[in-house]
Amino acid sequence: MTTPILSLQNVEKRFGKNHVLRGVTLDVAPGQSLVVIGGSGSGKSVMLKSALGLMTPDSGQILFNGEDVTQAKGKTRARMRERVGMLFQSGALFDSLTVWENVAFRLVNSGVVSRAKAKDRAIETLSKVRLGADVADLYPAEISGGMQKRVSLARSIISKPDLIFFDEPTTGLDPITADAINDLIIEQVRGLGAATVSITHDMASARKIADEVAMLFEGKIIWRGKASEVEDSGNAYVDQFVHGRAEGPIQPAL
Ligand SMILES: Nc1ncnc2c1ncn2[C@@H]1O[C@H](COP(=O)(O)OP(=O)(O)OP(=O)(O)O)[C@@H](O)[C@H]1O
Repeated sequence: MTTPILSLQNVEKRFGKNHVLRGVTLDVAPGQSLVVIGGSGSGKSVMLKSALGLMTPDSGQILFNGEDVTQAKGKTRARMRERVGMLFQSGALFDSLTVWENVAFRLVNSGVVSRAKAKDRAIETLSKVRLGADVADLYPAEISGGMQKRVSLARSIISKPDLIFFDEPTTGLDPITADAINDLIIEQVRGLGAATVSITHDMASARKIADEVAMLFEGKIIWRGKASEVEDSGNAYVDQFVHGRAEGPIQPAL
């Protein structure tokens, strides 16, 4: 079997009495697109942050390309970050930086590339998400929400990563713009051959971008299957979630 690009093994995380992750085990194969679904507060973001090294699990292991990065700091962590892209929920663009500076943030900060070269790379990457060079010198506040998501997508792919995390990539967008973002994600991810781990509440997006779907409930992955099987999983929890029913084994998070 090929080494997974990402492997979470029995990952646990608690905040005081709140035992959020209770043994999450999950493998992502190179090039695979996995969508993690789960109710509000079920720990999807905590899982993502742990995988990214922004949070340290209390126990369990996280392997990147077979290398244990659970406690990694310094060079090992930096090496992993170079190979990983991330699109945050809110877009998380820096308001005080222009569009191209946001897209090329890591390149500029790494110091290996000149500002002029970084700007060229940013403009080239913006074109991949169908944004023209004319937006490069604008600030995030001067462009629409859909354009901001495209800029965030450009930022997540500029360093040609092997693994990209998408946190709610279509939140806050109208269905047509959301679908256009999904198309861009699929096109760009396929072009790179990157694996992706996405978290979303948007089932239309999940169906479209996922090869496989995994459901997180009460701190564990309780189901995983092909995206085409999600409608007919035979699992009462998945079924309730996918069909958005208030009635069922999952209590609404009120
Ligand atoms: N830094 C933190 N300190 C304390 N508690 C936290 C922290 N981060 C997350 N939590 C708690 O962990 C639980 C899971 O939160 P998380 O944000 O991962 O949920 P989620 O599944 O991503 O939810 P949503 O779909 O609403 O974004 C929540 O109860 C939250 O309050």
